[in-house]
Amino acid sequence: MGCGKTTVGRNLARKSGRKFVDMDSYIEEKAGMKVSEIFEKYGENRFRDMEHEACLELADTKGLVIASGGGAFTFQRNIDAFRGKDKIVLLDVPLDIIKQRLKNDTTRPLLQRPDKDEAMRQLYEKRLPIYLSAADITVSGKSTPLKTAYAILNAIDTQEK
Ligand SMILES: Nc1ncnc2c1ncn2[C@@H]1O[C@H](COP(=O)(O)OP(=O)(O)OP(=O)(O)O)[C@@H](O)[C@H]1O
Ligand SMILES: O=C(O)C1=C[C@@H](O)[C@@H](O)[C@H](O)C1
Ligand SMILES: [Mg+2]
Repeated sequence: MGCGKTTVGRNLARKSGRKFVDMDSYIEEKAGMKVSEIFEKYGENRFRDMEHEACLELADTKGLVIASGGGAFTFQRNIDAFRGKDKIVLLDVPLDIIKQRLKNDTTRPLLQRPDKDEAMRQLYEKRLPIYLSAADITVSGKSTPLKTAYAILNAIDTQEK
């Protein structure tokens, strides 16, 4: 969460001439409400089902750059949806930078709590090993969004050679 998928994804789509889809926005459009409202009204489990449905639909559409939701790839069923059809890219960003980036955020329901820093640490430690093993490509996301987008394009080129 907060590693820059949405921001870098937009740049990557522009540079690669692909259409950009942000998974959270896709879910919000289908549901007609914000992610935070879905969590509030129906709970996280219902959100995860909607997210899984979005993964299945987006994995079946060619030519996209997809910025996944921050928790989507913690579920094997979502990794399976994309595996072999798309390249899964991990933006690797140290926890202290993520904390800095999300310091003033009010839109991510899992972080709206008094012990926000500790919640981020726990999510980071639990998720990183899963994400490292799910990723086809891991790129540092510490640089500017544009430089990171180019690093992804280079990594894909290198892998395809
Ligand atoms: N490379 C970057 N350098 C500096 N700030 C960045 C960078 N990438 C993203 N940010 C900032 O960090 C915040 C989180 O970025 P973004 O929304 O793209 O993350 P995300 O990975 O899509 O998060 P989520 O998992 O919640 O969807 C935003 O305020 C964004 O402007
Ligand atoms: O990291 C997460 O679990 C989440 C990240 C956001 O992108 C949203 O998908 C939602 O807030 C959950
Ligand atoms: Mg995002």
